[in-house]
Amino acid sequence: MHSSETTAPGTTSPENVRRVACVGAGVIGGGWAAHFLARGYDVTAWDPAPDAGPKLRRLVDAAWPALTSLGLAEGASTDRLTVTDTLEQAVADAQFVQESAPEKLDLKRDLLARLDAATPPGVVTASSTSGYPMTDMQTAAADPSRLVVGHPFNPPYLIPLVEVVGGERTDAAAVAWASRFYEVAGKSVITMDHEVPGFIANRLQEALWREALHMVASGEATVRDIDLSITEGPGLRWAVMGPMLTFALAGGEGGMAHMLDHFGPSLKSPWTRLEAPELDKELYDAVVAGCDEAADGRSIADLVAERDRGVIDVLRATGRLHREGDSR
Ligand SMILES: NC(=O)C1=CN([C@@H]2O[C@H](COP(=O)(O)OP(=O)(O)OC[C@H]3O[C@@H](n4cnc5c(N)ncnc54)[C@H](O)[C@@H]3O)[C@@H](O)[C@H]2O)C=CC1
Ligand SMILES: C[N+](C)(C)CC(=O)CC(=O)[O-]
Repeated sequence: MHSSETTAPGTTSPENVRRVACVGAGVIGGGWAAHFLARGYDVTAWDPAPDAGPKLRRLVDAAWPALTSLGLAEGASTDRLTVTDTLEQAVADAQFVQESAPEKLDLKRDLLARLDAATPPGVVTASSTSGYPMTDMQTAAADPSRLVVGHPFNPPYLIPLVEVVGGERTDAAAVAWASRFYEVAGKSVITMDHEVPGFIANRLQEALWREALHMVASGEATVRDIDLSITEGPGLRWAVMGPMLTFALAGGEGGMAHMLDHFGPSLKSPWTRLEAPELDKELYDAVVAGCDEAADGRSIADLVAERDRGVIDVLRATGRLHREGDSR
């Protein structure tokens, strides 16, 4: 990423943003619009589809009851949504732009260049792309320094995570500005220093999905088996603790170090169709130290109790655990 002290990203500080533009208003753009509206922003939206306006309003209306039950920001209203006739109108007064157009590289390149030309100087534009590196998308823009990736998860108004990363020609300050803005707007942010196709979470999801497709293709598992294996199994724990700390607890009091000594050699067994990394000392130490850091002072016993409470909460919230006194 290119760093410049002269380029001021955003004419407004992340805390003072009031107006956000959503360009592309399908599943994700509509979800973003609902999120920003619920957080009390004015939202302008543009989408070239002839029925885009009514479709977007239906999407926002469908999300609103859930957002209301979670708690709206002061002044939040669906009336603060304006659907414009042109892209230029949507971004003219925007203090942040979220692009959510179809996942086609040429389309994104042209659109980001058009957005750059129409958006006030310094305003940061984030792409919702599921995996294209910004370096490949920013090639046609006159000012690529303010273009970042802000990868959401469906639906963006409920799933907190956004992965933020710039391209080779993005100003590092624009990445920092976008990360801070998303935090202010109520998201959980991972800011990446390196461009990795698919970012972090999609690479993990795709690895799992690839294995699932292998098993379905070869008749080893049904689609139902695949889904049940996650929703009734590891998925319950992953809502509470990620795969690293979850596996650290598989090592009992010995934590991740014992887990690696005990089960590390099984990486070589043909459980996965992906190639396993070499479990050398460097990787071993990085994983053990990373788990210690993530535990942040919590003992194994603390983590076990936290995981158990969390799994019980998830089971209860999804209607799979019955309250005391229930007969079932
Ligand atoms: N669907 C998902 O679960 C997720 C999608 N994404 C990303 O979000 C972006 C949008 O995907 P979806 O909302 O799923 O697609 P979608 O097909 O639901 O919506 C795309 C919208 O873009 C509009 N559009 C077409 N050409 C356009 C242009 N030139 N300029 C602006 N808008 C244009 C379409 O009319 C449509 O309303 C993609 O980059 C995708 O990879 C990211 C996370 C999750
Ligand atoms: C299927 N997908 C690649 C578009 C998924 C995402 O990008 C994130 C999500 O919502 O899971």
